[in-house]
Amino acid sequence: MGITKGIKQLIAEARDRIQTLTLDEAKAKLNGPNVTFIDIREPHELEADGAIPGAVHAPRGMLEFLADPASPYHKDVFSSGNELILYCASSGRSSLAAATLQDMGLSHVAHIDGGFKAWKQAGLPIEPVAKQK
Ligand SMILES: O=S(=O)([O-])[S-]
Repeated sequence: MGITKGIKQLIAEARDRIQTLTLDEAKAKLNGPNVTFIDIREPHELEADGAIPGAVHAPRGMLEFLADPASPYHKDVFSSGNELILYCASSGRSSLAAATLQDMGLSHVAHIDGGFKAWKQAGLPIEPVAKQK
């Protein structure tokens, strides 16, 4: 049996029910009160390209475990009540991740259209990320 629903459809369905911020909208929220940017990329992507300043790293593979307060991996930011602005490289994974967090009950979640690549291309602030040991 082959795949009956591909990533294109999964992402389109997610985007129908999540909040997508333009670069300008996201930029306006950077350093804002009660807002946290969440970088869901893999560690090697952050190390290679840097990250949005102040972003919390929460790799998508661990997302549900980091978000759930009942999990030993829980990160406080997910229960802080802050608006959470997710991003990945090109906004595919962040669409799916925002929909998942919404399914888990977090309503104050959005993601950045075009992701980190668009952010970087627009010359918006980036900080280097040290290699993890
Ligand atoms: O998931 S992705 O848009 O970063 S390739």
